[in-house]
Formats: sequence, structure tokens, C-alpha cells
Amino acid sequence: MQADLFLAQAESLNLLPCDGQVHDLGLVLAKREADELLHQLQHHVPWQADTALIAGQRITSGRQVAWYADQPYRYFHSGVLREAKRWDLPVLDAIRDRMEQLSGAKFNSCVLNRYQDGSQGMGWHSDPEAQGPHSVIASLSLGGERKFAFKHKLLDERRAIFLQHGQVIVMKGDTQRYWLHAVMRTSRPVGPRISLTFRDFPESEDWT
Ligand SMILES: O=C(O)CCC(=O)C(=O)O
Ligand SMILES: [Fe+2]
Repeated sequence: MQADLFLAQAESLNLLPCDGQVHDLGLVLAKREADELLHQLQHHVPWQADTALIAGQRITSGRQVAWYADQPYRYFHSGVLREAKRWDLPVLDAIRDRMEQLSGAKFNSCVLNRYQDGSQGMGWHSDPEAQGPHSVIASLSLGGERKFAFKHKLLDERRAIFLQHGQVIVMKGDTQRYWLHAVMRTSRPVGPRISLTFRDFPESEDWT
């Protein structure tokens, strides 16, 4: 019932003007719950610096990542082979259930990002595994509030939303095909942030 209500509300609130849907589900976790989850993830996830190959050079970003999945998925992204870790973090189970209920989708993996402060962000990109018309990515934000921005690939259209501690957004439909998104850097003092992005990876496919 609760989930149906959320879905009904979310359908009416599309952040994008066209070519995709981004629904803001608002603050889904109570502050205490979000605090506890942030604390557990800070300490129990084996965070690793993200790397990319740019013009033949291996670049290490300040942002840290971890990728959990039900299957040993792997893919190439920015010239670097990424491999999923076995889904063995019990704290993620309940959150996945919640995100599936809220979004009405099923997820077989979760990419986590950790931004130490406002100097760390994520550049413009779209998520390659979610290009299909039925793909859904549900994202939970914890910690410092950050600006999450969208830029249309063909039209002169931009949108943005500030993501707070315990807030969930869902990206679906053509969003990844037509829009880029980014986590903007800021000089505003802002504490560490972790995002949990739940996804459904197609089996054994490689993206280059
Ligand atoms: O940190 C975020 O909220 C967004 C992360 C993101 O875009 C990604 O992991 O692909
Ligand atoms: Fe993304």
C-alpha cells in the first residue's frame, strides 16, 4: 500500500521535461536510520579509489567506489576493467528490498560512491547499463547534501536537484539515452556523502 502510494505520487513528479523520467521520492529514511546506515557503510565497505584511462594515462579520482552484485559481473568503463564483488554485505539486503518496493523494479547490483567533501564530484556521464527503455536506477543519498544535475545530450535543457541525507531518486525510461548527469563539485563546506545506486545489469555483457 505504502509502495503503491509512493509510486502514484512519483509518477506525477517528473524532474525532466522530456525524454526520460527522474522521480524524486523525497526523504525515505528517517534521520536515525540514515545516520546508522552511513556509519556502517563508512566502516564496512572496502572502498577503493576510482580509476579511469584518459588519453592513455591512468587517472585516479578522489572519489571512492564499491560495486556489489549477485553475479560476478564485469565490464570495461573508461578503459578500466570493473569487477563486481559478491553481494555479501547484510546491511545492503534490507535497503535493496526497500528500493525495489519503492521503485517497483528489481535490482541485481549496487554501485556505491563515496565523496569525501565538496572537492570531489562525478563528471558528466550517462550510465551505460541502463540504456533500455525499461531500465531503472534507484539512488539513495546519505551524508552531505549535493547538487545532482542533468544536461540533455541534444537540446539546450538542464535540470538539477539537491540530494539530502536519506533521499531517494529514481531514473528511468530514456533518461540515460538522452541525458547526462553529474554530481557537482562545490566550495561550500560539506561533509562526506555516500550514494547507493541500485541497478539491474544484463547478464554477462561487456560495455566498452
Ligand atoms: O553519487 C551519485 O548520486 C550519482 C552517482 C552516479 O551517477 C553513478 O554512480 O553513476
Ligand atoms: Fe551515473
